[in-house]
This record gives sequence, C-alpha cells and structure tokens, in this order.
Amino acid sequence: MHRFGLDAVWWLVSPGNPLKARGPAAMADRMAVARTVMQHPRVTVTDIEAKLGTRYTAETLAALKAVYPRTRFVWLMGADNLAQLHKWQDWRTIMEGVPVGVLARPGDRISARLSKAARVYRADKLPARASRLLAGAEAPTWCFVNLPMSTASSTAIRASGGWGAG
Ligand SMILES: Nc1ncnc2c1ncn2[C@@H]1O[C@H](COP(=O)(O)OP(=O)(O)OP(=O)(O)O)[C@@H](O)[C@H]1O
Ligand SMILES: O=C(O)c1ccc[n+]([C@@H]2O[C@H](COP(=O)([O-])O)[C@@H](O)[C@H]2O)c1
Repeated sequence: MHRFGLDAVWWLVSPGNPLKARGPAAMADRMAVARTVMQHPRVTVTDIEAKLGTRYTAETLAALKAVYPRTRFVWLMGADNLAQLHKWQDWRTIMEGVPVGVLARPGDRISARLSKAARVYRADKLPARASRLLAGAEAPTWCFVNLPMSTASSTAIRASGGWGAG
C-alpha cells in the first residue's frame, strides 16, 4: 500500500487459476487461512471473484469497475505473473484498463523484466522511485518494485501438506 500509494488492498482469493491444471483447496478453507495470516484494517480478504462468477482477470476487472464505478482499481501481482502476462486472456485490456503494480519475487525478476508485457509496455513503465504515483496514474502504467522477498509459493505449501502442516 505504501509503495504504490494505495488506500486499501483487496486480496482476491481465486476460484482457480485458469492456467493451472490442478485445482486449489476449497474456497472456504483458503478464505479462512488468508484471513488468519492477513489481519490489517485496510486489507480485505475477499471471495468476490467467485461471487462475480468471473475467472479471467480481464473479466474480473470489468465486473469490478461496473459494480464500483467510482473506485480506481490497481492490479497487484508477483513478478512471475508479469513474465506470463502475455498468456492471459485479453492481457492488453488489463494493461490498458488499470495501473499494474508488480512485486519482486525470487527467481522471477529477470524473466519479468524481459517479458513480452514489459517490452510491449516499455514506454508506460513508472520508475520504482516514483512508485507512490501508481495509484493515481492513468493506464497503461505499470511499476516494478523490489521489496524484501519471500520464497513462499503455493506449490511448496501444497507439497508440505498444506498450511499448518509443518
Ligand atoms: N513469494 C512471492 N513473492 C511475490 N509474489 C508472490 C509470491 N507468492 C505468490 N505471489 C503472488 O501472489 C499471487 C497469487 O499467487 P498464488 O497463490 O497463485 O501462488 P504461487 O505461489 O504463485 O503459485 P506457484 O507455486 O504455482 O508458483 C500471484 O500474483 C503471485 O505472483
Ligand atoms: O486472466 C487470466 O488469463 C489469468 C491467467 C493466469 C492467472 N490469472 C490470475 O492471476 C492470479 C494469480 O495467479 P497464479 O498464477 O499466481 O496462481 C489469480 O487471480 C489468477 O486467476 C489470470
């Protein structure tokens, strides 16, 4: 929130990533764990994607804008997803519809910087030193920030038997 100048964050617990073959754990379980690990007055853990009936991010953003016409949304994701973004449905609509904040992730900083999305939208990159301006920027604008990184991944959590197993 601080680095991108945001008022609040909505943590979208996904009904399931369209690109992943293996489905996630039950929605209610993931919502409960997310609410346990993230308790902050300006962070809302939400299952709104399931409620809206959307799965692709471009659809989710269109639906959110329709339901909340006065809210300025920013899409947040890890660097691994910038590296893959050009495979997402209507990915250019996402880039041109909302500012996009990208958070560094171990092993993905270089692939993200060299990605198709980074190349196509090279001119629209906000320098990290100006990241606070992202929330108020007009799309297409994206910003990559380096933060203290975490090696956590959902694959590793599943491999260890799930949250709380170890
Ligand atoms: N360690 C991390 N650092 C930065 N961003 C992360 C990290 N883990 C997850 N994210 C981001 O959080 C969002 C949700 O990730 P998700 O829960 O699907 O798990 P994942 O760890 O990316 O999955 P996988 O294990 O298959 O790589 C994505 O935008 C992803 O880029
Ligand atoms: O819209 C798409 O085509 C699309 C493709 C891959 C991932 N996403 C979304 O990106 C978010 C994080 O996905 P992931 O790959 O880190 O599990 C989640 O909300 C997914 O639904 C979206």
